[in-house]
Amino acid sequence: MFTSKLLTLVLVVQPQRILLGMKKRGFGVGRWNGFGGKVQPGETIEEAAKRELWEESGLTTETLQKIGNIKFEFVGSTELLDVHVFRTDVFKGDPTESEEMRPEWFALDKIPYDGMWPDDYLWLPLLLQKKKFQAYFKFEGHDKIVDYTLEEVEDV
Ligand SMILES: Nc1[nH]c(=O)nc2c1ncn2[C@H]1C[C@H](O)[C@@H](COP(=O)(O)OP(=O)(O)OP(=O)(O)O)O1
Repeated sequence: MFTSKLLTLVLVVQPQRILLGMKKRGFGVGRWNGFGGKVQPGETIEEAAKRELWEESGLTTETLQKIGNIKFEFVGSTELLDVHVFRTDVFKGDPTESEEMRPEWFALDKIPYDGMWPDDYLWLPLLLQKKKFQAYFKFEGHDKIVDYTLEEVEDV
């Protein structure tokens, strides 16, 4: 029996650049990623996404765009990660380092895919084109994708 854990992931995008955070601890440590984490009891997925964005990057936003859903399976684990991916182009504040993340802007033609989760180069280009998507990735360890599906959808 599989259980599933609800997580959020927010990508902050401007016309020529994207904000990523270097994960300083926990799951995905050492990788550039969007900002996000676990949905807590009593909050909606969108509330969790805004809270995590604030906690990890110091930015606030009112306008999150639902853009993707990714299910991750890890060989040997019965817990699926159900990651709800959002994009925002409108925010307030200045990116600020937190205990969990060190934010940095990257030009859109210099996204550090080699330092990110290996699935990101498959779906991030869709997010940048504002195309909605649904995906599933099966990982062996944290570096190898052994199976996946990715499709554009009308609605997530
Ligand atoms: N393959 C993958 N590709 C990706 O781009 N993001 C992923 C990913 N797998 C997980 N994530 C994201 C989802 C979420 O935003 C984050 C993991 O959540 P957390 O930061 O809450 O994990 P932690 O174990 O660090 O939690 P805490 O120690 O409780 O803060 O990584």
